[in-house]
Amino acid sequence: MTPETNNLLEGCTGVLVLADGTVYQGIGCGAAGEVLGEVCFNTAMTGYQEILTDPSYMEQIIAFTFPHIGNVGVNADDVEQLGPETENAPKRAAKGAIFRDAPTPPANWRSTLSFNDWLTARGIVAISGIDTRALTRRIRENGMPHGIVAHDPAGHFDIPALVQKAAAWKGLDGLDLAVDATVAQQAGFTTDLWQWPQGYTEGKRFTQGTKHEFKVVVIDYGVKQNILRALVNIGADIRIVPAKTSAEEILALTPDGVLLSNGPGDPAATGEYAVPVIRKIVDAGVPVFGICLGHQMLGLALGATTIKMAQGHHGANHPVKDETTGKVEIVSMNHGFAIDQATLPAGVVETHVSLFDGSNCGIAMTGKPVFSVQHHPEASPGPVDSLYLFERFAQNMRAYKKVPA
Ligand SMILES: NC(=O)CC[C@H](N)C(=O)O
Repeated sequence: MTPETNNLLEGCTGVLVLADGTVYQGIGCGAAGEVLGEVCFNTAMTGYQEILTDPSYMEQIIAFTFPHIGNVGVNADDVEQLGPETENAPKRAAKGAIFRDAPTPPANWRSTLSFNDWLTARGIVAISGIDTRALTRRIRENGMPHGIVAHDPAGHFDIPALVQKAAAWKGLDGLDLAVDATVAQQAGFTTDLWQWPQGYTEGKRFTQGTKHEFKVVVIDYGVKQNILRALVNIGADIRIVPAKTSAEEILALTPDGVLLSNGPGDPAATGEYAVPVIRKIVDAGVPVFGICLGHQMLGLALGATTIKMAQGHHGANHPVKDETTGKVEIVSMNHGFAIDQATLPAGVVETHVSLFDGSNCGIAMTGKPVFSVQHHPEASPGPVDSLYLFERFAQNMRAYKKVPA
């Protein structure tokens, strides 16, 4: 079909088509093609490269509410997903992007490539010229729709077929994606948090040869690199294991702590194989720290249930209250599911809540070194108010190591 037969505007090279038949017209950018996914909005003003490479966004299309995206360009350092930039890597992250303005040319000393060229190279189909305020209001009112972003420089779109495809998609409910996001085999990791002026360096314990304070097993459901860097920073020797590793194999590595990572998809679907493993690790008394998907699955393992949220939380400016200290932290968020706090069993307390909507943002077992949070204490992008949680994990591991076996 041509734009004329679809009644599209002259010069329309990109469309966002929602499952209910709504069509937004714009200018295609990034890769040409079409992508289908859940459309969410992200309110972060910086960090678009970290956001678009976060594996937790698999099968999602991100509408950026901040209008000027692209102004710091991109570089090889700010990729959050683990592993080499292989052909498959882009499939393990956000599929598409929606912008108000066309990607801005880069003006930053760290930039090695323009954002638009990077989008194209990664196969991210994107669209600009969209009224992202109207789209965001719509998502706030009606929840995250299923949609397609299509980009064709020639402006040919078969709108009825796109609507049909978007409407036929079953969505993220019941979808296990961690199985696709996880590492294929065990791996190590030795890079420390970013520091001025040297940037990313090897953790000091690796360069100075001093002994690590902790051995941490990371169960990888689609881990972000900055979680691993924050663990290196507290002195952890890290072993990353695939999502389906058995509890026996994990415990045989004699960890001082186990980190349950973030990741894409529905926690209930992932929990089918992850929950029994987490349960055994908890029962063995090993300190556990869960983040985002890992938090949701710890909740499931302890007997709570998870729910799908209407609009979810995606941004870098969310206020969360730590109920154990009374302090409010401004955090990075990316989730569309949450623990239903009404289902928390006895012996599990709510430690953090969202000050936006009161939803659950943290849990802990009473009397056990087991806790988790819904937000992203590793930031990247976003504020680092919650880095203290890695220190809390370190304290739990220190206490655990002192207990005679
Ligand atoms: N960042 C994450 O780990 C996301 C967890 C889960 N996939 C959700 O959308 O809620």
